[in-house]
Amino acid sequence: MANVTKEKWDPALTRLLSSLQQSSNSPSTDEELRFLSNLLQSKELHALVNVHNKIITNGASDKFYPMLSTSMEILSDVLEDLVRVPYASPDCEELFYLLQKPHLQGLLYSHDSVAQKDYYPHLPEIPRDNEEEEEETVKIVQLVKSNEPLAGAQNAEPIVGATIKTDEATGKIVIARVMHGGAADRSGLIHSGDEVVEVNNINVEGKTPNDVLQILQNSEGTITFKLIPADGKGGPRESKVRVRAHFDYDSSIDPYIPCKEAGLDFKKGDVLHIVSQDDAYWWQARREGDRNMRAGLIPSRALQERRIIHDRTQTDKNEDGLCSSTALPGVTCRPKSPKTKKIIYDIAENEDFDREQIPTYEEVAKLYPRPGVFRPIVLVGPPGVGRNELKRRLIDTDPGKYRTPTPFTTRSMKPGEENGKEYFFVERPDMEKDIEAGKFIEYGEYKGNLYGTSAESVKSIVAAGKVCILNPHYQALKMLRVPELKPYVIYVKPPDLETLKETRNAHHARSTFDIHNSRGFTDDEFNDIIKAAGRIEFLYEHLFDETITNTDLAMAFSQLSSAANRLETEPLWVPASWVQ
Ligand SMILES: Nc1ncnc2c1ncn2[C@@H]1O[C@H](COP(=O)(O)OP(=O)(O)OP(=O)(O)O)[C@@H](O)[C@H]1O
Repeated sequence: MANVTKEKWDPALTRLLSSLQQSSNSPSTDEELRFLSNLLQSKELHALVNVHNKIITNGASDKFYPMLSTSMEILSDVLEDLVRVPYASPDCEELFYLLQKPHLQGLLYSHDSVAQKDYYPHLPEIPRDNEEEEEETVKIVQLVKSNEPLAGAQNAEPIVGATIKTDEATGKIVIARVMHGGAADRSGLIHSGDEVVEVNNINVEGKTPNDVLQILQNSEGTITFKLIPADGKGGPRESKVRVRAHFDYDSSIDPYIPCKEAGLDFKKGDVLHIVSQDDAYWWQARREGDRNMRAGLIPSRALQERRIIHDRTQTDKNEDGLCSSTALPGVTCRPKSPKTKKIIYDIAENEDFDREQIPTYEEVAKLYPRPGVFRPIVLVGPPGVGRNELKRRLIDTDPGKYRTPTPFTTRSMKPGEENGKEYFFVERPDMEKDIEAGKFIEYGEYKGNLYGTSAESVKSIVAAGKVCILNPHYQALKMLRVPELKPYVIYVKPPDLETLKETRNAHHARSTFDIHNSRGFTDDEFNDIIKAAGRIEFLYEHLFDETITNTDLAMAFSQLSSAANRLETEPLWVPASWVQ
């Protein structure tokens, strides 16, 4: 006890020291005993033990005990409850506003991190001297073999949640990839790049991945790996990115996926949680809300973009200009029949060949509804499909709540018309100036007069606390789908041609291609609806939040009502940039 006074000495250290002094007949050398004795009496160790004891004592005190560690979950539950309150009091509204403040959410997030002790620092590697560097550290990891069926397994991934390969440079068997949430990942001990030395005491030197797979398949229960850790690993960090997929993916028919069993299939519109983007070509993801913890491989944005560009180039090579049913569904080389229909909101036709965008994944985030602030509902679809009818029916349910923007026109007012009722009547130069300044979400010319809808009129309906519903030309989508307006886009889709004809004829539907709506649809017009639908889907499908197939009018309307209700009550996925 040379260095410290006895009364401050930790009892555990005292006991250790006296048992060390009594173990004179131990096999250790004098030098080792002296080293241990000095260490146990050193000031540094004493200080460390003191700090440790203080933390333990304070940690045990009620004063520092967190009441809960999930305040963020409670916050989101409260937000969801608040949005369901039909007529929120000012207190509720204020609470709703406060709970969405980033600072408050940041505070609660930090609180939960501390309460969950999620704060251990990532210490830098301890520098090792040369002698140690030459030694190879070996780790022994035991995993319980997965119960998943192995039929058809070409790879170790279904067995232990990791894939293996032969390292090209060294010829050794290494861990190629660790799947998020799989057995290897959950162990936290296996990382990509680790060299596999033994599996169940069998040396794998000189063996192929298939040989190792055989060993794994023949093993029962626990599998023991002897591994040499890769340099500079740290394991992939889980990201919080959510994306909406704009294409279908079926890993079983993807010839390039490095491991078919590890693929994650998804459908257009699915929201995916991207857990790792470490690999430039293969991301790891889970389907949002999927309880299956294991992540799967999906093509990265870069890879998918390349594929789409490649496919398009191939298609363009094989096709003659735009007259390609593969390139652009619904467009054929038939000469255009003369149209009798009024064309009011039709911006130049060629503008809709907008194939610049390559829809792969869109980053999304949840938008919570705010009491009294309603997202505009936008109905897009081919002319004649029934958007006006659906809009009119929704407005009829509550004309005080649902409003459609009043269009602007440069034509002169007719007797009986009121400015601001049917139209806002404006002078042509003024309207042209506003069109030039991008203030109109859509506009067009008919019989020498301009007609159009301004973004401002949509905003003013939202600002008045009403639900704006509009059915613009589909080309207006680009102007409408912006953070200031946050529209909910519903695509009104026609049923197949035969059903379209049957339902419309049975209900004596009026053709919107006829200026007076005085007759039914002709066969050519039904065909045009189907073709326009194909074109709209091809160009704009990635911008739709929902699709309503307008077969039976009552059912289509009921789907529209539920969508309107959901918008007011449920948090929904929107482009991430709208939420920041
Ligand atoms: N599901 C349906 N079954 C039968 N008739 C329908 C159905 N949906 C709409 N209609 C009828 O079809 C006709 C055209 O509908 P509507 O005017 O709503 O088309 P629209 O999509 O607004 O067309 P446009 O954009 O050219 O004005 C109307 O007579 C309407 O009542």
